Amino acid sequence: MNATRVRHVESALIRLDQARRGETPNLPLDLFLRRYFQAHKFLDSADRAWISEKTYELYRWRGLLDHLTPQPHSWANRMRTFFLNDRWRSQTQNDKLPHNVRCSFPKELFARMEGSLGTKAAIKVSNVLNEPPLTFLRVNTLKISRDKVFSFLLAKSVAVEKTVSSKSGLMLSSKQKLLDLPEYKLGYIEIQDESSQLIAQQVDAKPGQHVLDFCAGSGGKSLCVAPPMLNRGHVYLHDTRDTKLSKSRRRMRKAGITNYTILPPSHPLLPKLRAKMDWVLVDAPCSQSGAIRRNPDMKWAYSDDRLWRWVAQQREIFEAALKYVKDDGKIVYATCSVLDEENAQQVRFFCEKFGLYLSRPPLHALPQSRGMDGFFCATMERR
Ligand SMILES: C[S@@+](CC[C@H](N)C(=O)[O-])C[C@H]1O[C@@H](n2cnc3c(N)ncnc32)[C@H](O)[C@@H]1O
Repeated sequence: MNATRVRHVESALIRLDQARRGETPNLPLDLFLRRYFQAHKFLDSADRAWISEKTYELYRWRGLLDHLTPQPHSWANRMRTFFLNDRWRSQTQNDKLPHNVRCSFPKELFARMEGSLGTKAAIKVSNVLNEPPLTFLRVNTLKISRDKVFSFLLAKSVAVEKTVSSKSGLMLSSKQKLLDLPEYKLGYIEIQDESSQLIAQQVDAKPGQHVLDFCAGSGGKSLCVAPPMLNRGHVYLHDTRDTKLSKSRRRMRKAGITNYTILPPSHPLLPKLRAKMDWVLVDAPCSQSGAIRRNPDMKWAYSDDRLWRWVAQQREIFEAALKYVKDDGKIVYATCSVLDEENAQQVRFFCEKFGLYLSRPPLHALPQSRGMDGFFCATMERR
């Protein structure tokens, strides 16, 4: 084993803990690692890949490693258990251990998953969430067809498959460097999980219609909603975070989308859009419990208190967003959570409180092994 790489894994883990205890308590692991590698430019791509992989794995298995590691539970001690040999892995099958321990999940989160899915499914889902994630692409159909990109990538010996559920998706079977591909630079493809594509595809906006992406973030869903509108009608992107919205502007432009407007909260156009939208999408902040594979550190930040705060925030956001839906318009509520509290229970609450009904049965996908993340999505309209 390469001692320098091991030292970097430990140093990265310790520095991330320090950063989170300091000014950036919610710093995600992927962003932290990107910055870590920028500050350590001498590490080559093989070093980076190895350090990333091990850092992610240590976060994934932190709970089980703590169970098997003598106190104190420092990263150095956990790493000793992890790297010494592979014996700790056999404990993932030890059914004498509490389920959450062998699945390496915090007790509170596992109990919530059990409450929503039942014990057997909660174990299965936890195990899937402990796998490394795959990369999915979305083809920008305003610029090119999925078939063409598929053939280009195959010709470049990229191991790629077409996604079954999303009409514009591709799945990469192994890690690939995408940022240098001309197809990426030209805005033909973007990285986007299939689950995220399916949420956006629930907004079935036709050319000429008006859509408000109320929690647009950096525009992931709008980028997918807009192409079938063929630049006719309008997509409005709103979010409370300006930094994310600026990123969305760059992405929409690169994608060749022209019928959009960015609306930060104080924008004077916002009040004028009330009751005018054919579609409003609420891609709500949530526990992200269906997407833990991408940031396994998130599971250790979970608490029921945080869950209740998300639930309250989702209700507030939904109520604010609903004001923009026209009488015969539709509102799509989505999360990347597998918890009923954020999904089916919320939809029941929305329907009762606001006199809505489900336009079609909600989509509720659990995370799939070598497949998409878990998500929930419900389309509602007024009675
Ligand atoms: C799940 S993320 C959205 C991701 C985005 N739709 C995408 O596909 O890239 C949730 C977003 O809700 C935003 N948000 C939080 N509170 C909000 C509020 N009161 N009104 C609108 N957006 C809000 C957050 O800033 C965050 O960007």
